[in-house]
Amino acid sequence: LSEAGVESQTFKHEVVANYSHLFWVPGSDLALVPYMLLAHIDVVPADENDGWEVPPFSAKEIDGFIYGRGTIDNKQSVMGILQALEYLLIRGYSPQRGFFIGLGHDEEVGGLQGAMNIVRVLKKKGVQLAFILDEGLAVLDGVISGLQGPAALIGISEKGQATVKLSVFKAPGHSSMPPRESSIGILAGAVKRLEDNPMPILFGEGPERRTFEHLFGLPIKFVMSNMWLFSPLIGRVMERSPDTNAFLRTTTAVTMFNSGVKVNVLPSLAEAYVNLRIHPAQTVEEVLEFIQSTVGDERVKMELVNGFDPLPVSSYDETSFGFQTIKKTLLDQFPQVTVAPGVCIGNTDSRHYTDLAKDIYRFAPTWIRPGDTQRFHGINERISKKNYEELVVFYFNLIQNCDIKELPSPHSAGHEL
Ligand SMILES: CC/C=C\C/C=C\C/C=C\C/C=C\C/C=C\C/C=C\CCC(=O)O
Ligand SMILES: N[C@@H](Cc1ccccc1)C(=O)O
Ligand SMILES: [Zn+2]
Ligand SMILES: [Zn+2]
Repeated sequence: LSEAGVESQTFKHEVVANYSHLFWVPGSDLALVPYMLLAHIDVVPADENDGWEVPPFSAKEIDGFIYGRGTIDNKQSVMGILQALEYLLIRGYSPQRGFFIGLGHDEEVGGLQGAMNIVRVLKKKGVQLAFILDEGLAVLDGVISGLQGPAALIGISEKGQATVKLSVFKAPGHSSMPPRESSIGILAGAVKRLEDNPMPILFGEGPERRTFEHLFGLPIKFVMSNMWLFSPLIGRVMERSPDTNAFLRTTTAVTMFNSGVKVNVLPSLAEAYVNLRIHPAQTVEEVLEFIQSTVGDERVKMELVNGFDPLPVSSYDETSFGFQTIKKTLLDQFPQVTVAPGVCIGNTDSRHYTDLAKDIYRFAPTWIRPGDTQRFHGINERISKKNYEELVVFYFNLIQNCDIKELPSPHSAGHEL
């Protein structure tokens, strides 16, 4: 690919913000509204000394698994989409419905260059999209307790986020004459109170309620009228594990803590950063109020570094073109999975695209089994070769299914909406 991009008969490619990629594959039927596939090419750092079984950028294979940073976040989709496109073009395929592919280069630090500039380019062209499919949720196999069989959770929304800086200032001085409380001690107390008092369980107050109705087939009315019974029960089980806890509430993570420069100098400033992932039933404002009252100490100053509310909920009913096309593609390939809408607990580039599409889905058919959730941003990130091939096939089929004008008919019994 040249720096300026590639121009061919079948597709257009341009480099955006120096490192991101935008592809356009025109469709023959101009009446069909295009859609867009997203993925990101950047990764979080990886240090071999953290306990990796192979060098994290070696892509070494062990027992049918490819190990390496990015294998499930998000190279599997980058390569899956591109390889599917390549196979389609080799076969002389030309779509009826046009589509874009956006590959961001700075998702893991917010997408402010890649995603935001791709959006700018598309807006300038006046593009509107039928739907967007980005990274996010996955096929969970044996991960949801009480559920028989694998579940494909399609993210129809994603949690909000707030980064809050807490700081305590005290006059510096000689460590031989310390006050009873230091800036570090005061801040440590505040941080401890935040960890000891998690945000309330809001399970059932947001779209995650639909996840359970779909998965367990409970009649909506029954669950709704018995939420008082189910919610505390499910909540107590789910909050025991960090991955399931993330679906229940706004999570509080203390991620940075800094103070002090010399062993014999009382530190003037102590600072901590708290990263919160906001449940769909809460707002940034409510989260700030909660932190203020939990910290409960006027000496601890609070500053919102940045934040955004939970994202809008995309459609997932029988008339939803994007959701139903993704679902059909999934069920044709994996008839054993139960498909359900879900809330994506991490943030994605797609949150910058809300002006371009009403319906945004966050999903790839990456199979997640017990123990795999720690591999995201963790050690020994891996994907099986079989699953990678399945991803290529999924995108290959999805692109072709988007040419179907009629909505797919409800699938075989057991998979009704
Ligand atoms: C209601 C669901 C109940 C139980 C689910 C249990 C465990 C699921 C755990 C993890 C879900 C799978 C993958 C999502 C993890 C993070 C990825 C989300 C966005 C990626 C953003 C990024 O960092 O690039
Ligand atoms: N994927 C990242 C997105 C992000 C970037 C920068 C800050 C915060 C979040 C995450 O969810 O962690
Ligand atoms: Zn990612
Ligand atoms: Zn990530």
